[in-house]
Amino acid sequence: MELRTASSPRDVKHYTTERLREEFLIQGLFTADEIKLVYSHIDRIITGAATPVNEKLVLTAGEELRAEYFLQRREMGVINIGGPGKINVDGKVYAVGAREGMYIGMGKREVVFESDDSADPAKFYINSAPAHRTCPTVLIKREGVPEEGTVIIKDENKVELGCLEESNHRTICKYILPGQVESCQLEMGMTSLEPGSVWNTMPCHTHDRRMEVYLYFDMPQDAFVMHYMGEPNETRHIVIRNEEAVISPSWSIHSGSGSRNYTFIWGMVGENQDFDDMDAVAMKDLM
Ligand SMILES: O=C[C@H](O)[C@@H](O)CC(=O)C(=O)O
Ligand SMILES: [Zn+2]
Repeated sequence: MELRTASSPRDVKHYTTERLREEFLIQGLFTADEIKLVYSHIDRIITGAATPVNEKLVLTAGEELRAEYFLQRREMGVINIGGPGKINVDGKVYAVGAREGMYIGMGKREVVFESDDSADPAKFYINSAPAHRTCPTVLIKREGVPEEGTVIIKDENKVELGCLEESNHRTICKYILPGQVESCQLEMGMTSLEPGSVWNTMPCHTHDRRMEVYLYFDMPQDAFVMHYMGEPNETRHIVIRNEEAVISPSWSIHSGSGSRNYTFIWGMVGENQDFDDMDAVAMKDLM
């Protein structure tokens, strides 16, 4: 597990490109037959990925957590951005299709990732945060009929925003949030941009109560997103390629404009779980 510390906005404004990338950009997440994990001191979020191709991959606590098992004092959200796969949680097998997800609650001892077809492997993207109680473990689907252990994302949690004229026509699909999938602090969702739209989270915001991590994907190799961060009057950019993630501190805006449309997963942890608790930044105030 790689460890990253927290950083102050007063320091970050002096960072070079290299230093910014070292601190906030997460590369190489989806490596065949490996589980990659990055532990941040910011709200102690763990960002990671499990990419089982020819092998089953078992999640372990590693040295860093000083725990018996990964979810002993943690909760996690998973979204599969690859082909169909399976997650075995304490002996119960969940079939997790493309763009489907899971919430796995505190106390689950064994989590094993597997792909259905090594020619089209699953790519399980992971966000995990400290937890203090056990919430139900569920499979999360965008469509279908709800059944025991499966939650279907509600229509009210698929929110269409923006317009082509402002190059920000997109749909925010909320996976893990109160009233749909209960958690201690973690919220997760996926935002998809329409062809011709390139801007996410614009107009932008900060939310001092919560930090956020973004995973950008659905881009050809030569495409990129200019991810914007920093205080609203002191912005910086990080060039992000397909399937790379970025850590966004609470004091920072988090927005991006791509060389074409793309999809991203956002995960938030921190003080409250009110999705709309944002401090909007007026367009005229961005610098
Ligand atoms: O606090 C919320 C997060 O920034 C994202 O959900 C915003 C987003 O996906 C978008 O506007 O495109
Ligand atoms: Zn946000």
